Amino acid sequence: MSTVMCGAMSIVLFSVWRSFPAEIGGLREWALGLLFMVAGTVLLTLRGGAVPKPLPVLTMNAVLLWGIGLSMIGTEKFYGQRPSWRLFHGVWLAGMGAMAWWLLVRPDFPARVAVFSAFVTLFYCRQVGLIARHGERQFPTLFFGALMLIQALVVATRGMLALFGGGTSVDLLRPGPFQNVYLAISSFMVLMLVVGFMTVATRRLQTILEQRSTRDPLTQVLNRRGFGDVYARERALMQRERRATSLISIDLDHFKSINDRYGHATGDRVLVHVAEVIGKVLRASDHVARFGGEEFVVLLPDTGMERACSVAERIQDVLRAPRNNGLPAYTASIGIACQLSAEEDLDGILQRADGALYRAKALGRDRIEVAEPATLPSRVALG
Ligand SMILES: Nc1nc2c(ncn2[C@@H]2O[C@H](COP(=O)(O)OP(=O)(O)OP(=O)(O)O)[C@@H](O)[C@H]2O)c(=O)[nH]1
Repeated sequence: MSTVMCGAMSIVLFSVWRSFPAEIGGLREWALGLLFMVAGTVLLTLRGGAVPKPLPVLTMNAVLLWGIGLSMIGTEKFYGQRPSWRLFHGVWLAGMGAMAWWLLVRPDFPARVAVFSAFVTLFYCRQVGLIARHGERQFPTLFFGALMLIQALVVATRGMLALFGGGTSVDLLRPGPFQNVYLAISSFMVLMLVVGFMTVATRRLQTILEQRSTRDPLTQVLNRRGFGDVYARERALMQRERRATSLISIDLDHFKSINDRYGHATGDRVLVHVAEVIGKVLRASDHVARFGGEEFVVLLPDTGMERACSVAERIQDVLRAPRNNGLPAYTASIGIACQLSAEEDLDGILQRADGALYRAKALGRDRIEVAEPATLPSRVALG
């Protein structure tokens, strides 16, 4: 029953692989790996059938080890690591060689179980290591890591029992307490592994979708929506801690002529460069966004007008600075507004910063203008 369910789950994983974004790696290998594991389990039941015994035994082990190895490759790809095909093929060949030796040349069942368990444990341990090193500290990852660890422990226990307890205690086709526990845990754990794959993949999908909806795809800085979210958080802090916040509005000068003269692709590279250099000037707690076209906005939490002006000057300097990356020279006009009260909202401070920016444009561009403070009821203004 659980084998049928695992087979069905591998179909689910295949459809997830086809419908999730390609940047979520490893789904195909997880689905294929699971399919091989299911096939291996089916072959286990044919072990003593009409076909000569050694052949189904070898095939079953080959298929099972291949499937578990593929799931390791899937986990490597999922965490953005280069797949270790050499380790995979090396372990598989060594495992099969050892199995053939202790099956055909010197038949020894406990030795076979021990060596097979050792290689499977190695595949699972590699995945535990990957999850510990590269996984996010979130529940889905911890759950996934715990499942892999339990798998590794269960298989390692079987290997140890084979070594020290003899063959009969670990022969899965004989009834016995360990066999019952092992088979129950293994089939349950394979199902749980699929749940593990699905939880980490779905969490990754959620992160990617959140990223896509809040980031500008060209420059990777926040878009208007992402900036709105960040501003809302900062405004709540401002309300609690009664601190000033500044906003800088930056617009490149005569950007249309850069596009017209050097082409749209060069215009795009200029925009990416602008986002990069602005980012380098800012503190980790500051935020930069692109509001479409050639307009960038910077939010400086816990910052009064004086520091905002010096940040704006530094931005202007780095944008003006000569560069050797083949990009044309350009300048920017800048408007700054400082918010002293949480009573003002994003539209309000943006309007004031944009007003200052338009003044900078009107006064000849390549300059910084400062907005008048907002006129608000005195009870909410900060000192
Ligand atoms: N390369 C590129 N160009 C863009 C993008 N978005 C908008 N633009 C271009 O940006 C230019 C903006 O032109 P304008 O609004 O006239 O502004 P400007 O030429 O910078 O003039 P001023 O702002 O008055 O100094 C237009 O030519 C748009 O096509 C983009 O993502 N990539």
